[in-house]
Formats: sequence, C-alpha cells, structure tokens
Amino acid sequence: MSTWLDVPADHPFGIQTLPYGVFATTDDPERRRVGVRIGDLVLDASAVAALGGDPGDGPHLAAAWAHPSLNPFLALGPDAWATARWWLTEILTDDVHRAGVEPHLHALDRVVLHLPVEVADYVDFYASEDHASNVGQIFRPDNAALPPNWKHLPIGYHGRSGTVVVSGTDVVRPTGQRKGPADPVPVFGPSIRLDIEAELGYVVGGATELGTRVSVDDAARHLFGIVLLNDWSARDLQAWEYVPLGPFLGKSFATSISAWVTPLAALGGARVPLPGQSDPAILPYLEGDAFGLDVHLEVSINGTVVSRPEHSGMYWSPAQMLAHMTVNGASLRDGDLFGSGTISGPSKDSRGSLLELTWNGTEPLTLADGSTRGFLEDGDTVTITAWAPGPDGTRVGISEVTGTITPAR
Ligand SMILES: O=C(O)/C=C/C(=O)CC(=O)CC(=O)O
Ligand SMILES: [Ca+2]
Ligand SMILES: [Mg+2]
Repeated sequence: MSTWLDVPADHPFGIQTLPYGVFATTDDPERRRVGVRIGDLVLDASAVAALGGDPGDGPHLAAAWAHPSLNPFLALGPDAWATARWWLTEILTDDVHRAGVEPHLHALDRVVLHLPVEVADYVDFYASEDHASNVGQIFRPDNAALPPNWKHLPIGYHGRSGTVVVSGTDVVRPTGQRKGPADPVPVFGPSIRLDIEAELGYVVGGATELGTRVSVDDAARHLFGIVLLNDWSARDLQAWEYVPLGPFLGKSFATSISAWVTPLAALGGARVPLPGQSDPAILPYLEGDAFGLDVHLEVSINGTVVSRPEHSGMYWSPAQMLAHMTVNGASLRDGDLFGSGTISGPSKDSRGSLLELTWNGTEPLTLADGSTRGFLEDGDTVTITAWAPGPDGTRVGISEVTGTITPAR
C-alpha cells in the first residue's frame, strides 16, 4: 500500500499509522479540530470529509471531526472507526483524491497540537510484574514483593482526569507533605523525589450503560487507541500519604500523554500472546482474547537514553483491564483513559521509573553531560518515544510524550 504523498516508505508515520489528534494552525490558533498525521503533515480531517463525493463515507464523519476533541468520534463506536480508517486510507492512496485533499494538508511545524481527548475518567493500573515487585521491595521491604491479590486481578486506582496534559506542557514541581524516616514530624515543601513512569495509555470509546459489563472478548470494541503516558510521581509525597487508600496527591498534579492517538487498528501486527497466567489460574471473567502489544519504548532525560522498556512483557492486558474495570457494572464513558502501569522489564536498563533505575536514589544515573540523577531536577526534560511492528516490515510510530520540570510555585 502506498500513498500519493511524498512520504518515504519507512516513515514511522506513513500510511500504516494514521494517528488522530487535535490541532489548530498557527495562523488561526482558536479553531481546534481533529487532524490525522501522515508523514510530517496534518490532514484537516473534517474539512476533507465535508467535501463529500466518492468514496462517499466522509460526510457523516465531518461533523464528529469538526470538534476540538476526539470525544464525538469516540462516541461513534468501532464500526465508524473502521469506516473512517478505510476512508482515510482510500483518499490518501488513490490519487484521484489528490486535488481535493492537498489544500487541507498542513505542515506539522505550522500547527499547534492540543490535548486530543477530553479525558472522562482516568484509571492507572499496575500491570508489570517486574515493576510491581521492584516497588514492593523498595516501599515494603518487610513484605512479599508482590501483594497477594496481584496475580488474581489487575490492580488499579482512580486518578485525576482534569490534570492530564498534552505532550510539551511544562510540569510544575509539586509541593506537599513528606516524612522521611529521620523526620519526627511531616515536612512541607516542594517534592525532592520527583519521578517519571513510562506507560501506555488506552483511549476508550463506545460508552456503556451503568450496570452492564464488558467481557475480555468485547473489550477491543471499546479500545480505540493508545498514547504514550508519563505518570509523573512525587515519591516522597506518595510514600507518606498512600496507606491505606493508595496514590493521591503524589500522582494527581500532572499526567502527560502524547498529542497523537494511535488507533488499535494500526497495531494488528503488534498483537502478541501474554507472557502467561497459569499459576495461579485466573477467574473466568478475565479470560478471552486478551492480546498483548509488542511496543518498544525509549525513555530519555535531557537527550540521554536511560531505559528501553518493552510493553510485550506486561502480565495483564488492556482487554483484561477493561473487563475488570467494568465487572462491577461501572459504565464506560467516551474519552475514558486508562494507563498500563509503569512498564519495566527484568533488566536494569528496561525499568520504567527512576525509583527503580536508581533504586530509590541510592544508585544515581549519569547523563551524557556528566551530571548525575537520583530523581528529577528543575529544568529536566523527559521524553518517551515508541514504535510497534507494522505490516510488511514497516514500523508504526507511537507519538512521543515529553515534558519539562519547572520550579515549584
Ligand atoms: O506499589 C506502590 O505502592 C506504588 C506503585 C506505584 O507508584 C506505581 C503506580 O502508579 C502504578 C504503576 O504505574 O504501575
Ligand atoms: Ca503509574
Ligand atoms: Mg499522574
């Protein structure tokens, strides 16, 4: 499959990828609408859909895509998502559409990208066995590395959807309470253990009714796509506040996601079996087509690569997380977002947080400029990139998530 556009066949954002985002042009910054990335261009999707004509499926999508978020498109559900992808592929591959489409392509460096989704509910899971056992050893050295429920259910917590920000947004160092072992009483001030968590975020559509549940087999009908997600975490605030109700202010100050949502439909070639869940056996409601995803991540701080986590090693799959999230009858909303949890592998250079990479700051990392880090300093820029295998030996680019730490206010 090839496009009439001048995009190299090995471009990670070629015709095999086609992620969705929300953009405005620098000339007209107030008019936000849905765009589709192809190469280093952004297609104004609603403008092209509104042209109508052959192949004829565009017009009903034009209205959904004219909005400043993907939510109305997410609400249309999986059949419309499939039609849309087919239609976009058609207009970008058959050059009969070239004259109509070309005026609606904008250079990536002439647009501003916005938060792609108005995030409804945000949940973060804890699905990497290596991450969970590392954090268990660090935070709870007197207990077993994994909690007793860990292999029976995908553990998660509800986060703060209103502080999910788009890639490129600065992150203000959070302030709060901490109490180290040597402090007789809690201390108030800016976090001194500010960390990252490299994760995938799953974007949900096709809202469901309260009281119903979604099976593992049906989950893919609600999983629209993925983003890269950085769950910024203040480890000192977290360690003091989290017993017994779990993460709260230590993680709610900001969560960054990529500007482009990669549709699950682009990741057919990345589906892999899960590493294995036979011991202990899982309950039947968590069984089904629980595919894993072979996504390769790279985490860098100020340009130095510090880790290469592999999503394929995750114990729990997104379909199982979605089934678990709704097993009690909780409804799904268009724009729900859930995180995979920190992606860590067995080797030291595949850990997805500084907490693990530096073993709670005791084994600092050295960056290319010779400076060392236990945790993040003001001015540090953290960037996560990723790719997944696509059709015919191509790579599907997963758009980066980046953010810079600014001083506490
Ligand atoms: O085990 C803990 O007490 C804390 C774990 C985390 O901070 C990780 C978390 O947010 C879930 C995850 O990203 O895996
Ligand atoms: Ca997390
Ligand atoms: Mg967060």
